[in-house]
Amino acid sequence: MVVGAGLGLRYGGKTPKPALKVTGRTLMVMSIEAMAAGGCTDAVVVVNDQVAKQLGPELAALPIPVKQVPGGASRQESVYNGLKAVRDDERLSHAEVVLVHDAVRPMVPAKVVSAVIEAVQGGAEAVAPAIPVADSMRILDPGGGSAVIDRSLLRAIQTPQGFPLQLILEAHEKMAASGDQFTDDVSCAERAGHHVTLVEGSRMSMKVTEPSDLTVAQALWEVRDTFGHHSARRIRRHLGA
Ligand SMILES: Nc1ccn([C@@H]2O[C@H](COP(=O)(O)OP(=O)(O)OP(=O)(O)O)[C@@H](O)[C@H]2O)c(=O)n1
Ligand SMILES: C[C@](O)(CO)[C@H](O)COP(=O)(O)O
Repeated sequence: MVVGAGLGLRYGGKTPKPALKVTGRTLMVMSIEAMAAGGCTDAVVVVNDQVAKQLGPELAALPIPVKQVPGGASRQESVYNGLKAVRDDERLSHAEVVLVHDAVRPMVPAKVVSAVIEAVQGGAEAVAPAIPVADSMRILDPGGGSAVIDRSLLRAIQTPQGFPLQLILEAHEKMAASGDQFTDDVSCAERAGHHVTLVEGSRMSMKVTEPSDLTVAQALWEVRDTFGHHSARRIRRHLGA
């Protein structure tokens, strides 16, 4: 599932973030291709009307089947909408593993996607890619001060996050009933009582949040081979297309 129904307020501008381009291809299409390159067989794309209007024709020409679902007011609500659509789809409801990915992390390497899938297939309940933080870290206190924290214990969490379908569906049902809100899906699963497993993420999986991120993404894309990144050609070969 690729979620792309956000408003992109921190980015600003008229073009919705999933329709922005890195070297000529939209973030949404790159994200779906990245999932396919890592082993996903179907895509559920969660979008708002504006994104659907702009990306409709592109979504019809992808290497894996794509189902479009309307988004919600928060990321969590958008993911829940996507999961309900999977539950209600005769074919997709048989899926064993579901990955939830941000459309705005278009350059995630295939090896990260497949590591998440393999961890779930190996029995993990809730899986997220993670990377160490590079800056020194301090935590703010209510008095206006701050204190150092040991950054070796911290990880920045990325997507795609992977789960057995039934587990994450039930976790989101519980969060919707309780009103608990989280910024990612492993946290929903954890609140529902499940164990979170971290696998190695990648700096290529950066999130396009603010305008300068797109400049960085362009630059990183140019040197993607040095990260062992997939190519569109390899995806087509892999799928026999
Ligand atoms: N209601 C929402 C909010 C977010 N997302 C998606 O969740 C991912 C991560 O969100 P991010 O892009 O950081 O947030 P936005 O809500 O789009 O941006 P902002 O917070 O700046 O408005 C994005 O692919 C975004 O489209 C979504 O599907 N539905
Ligand atoms: C899901 C996520 O990308 C993991 O790092 C992140 O939590 C999304 O944050 P946002 O601020 O809601 O976009």
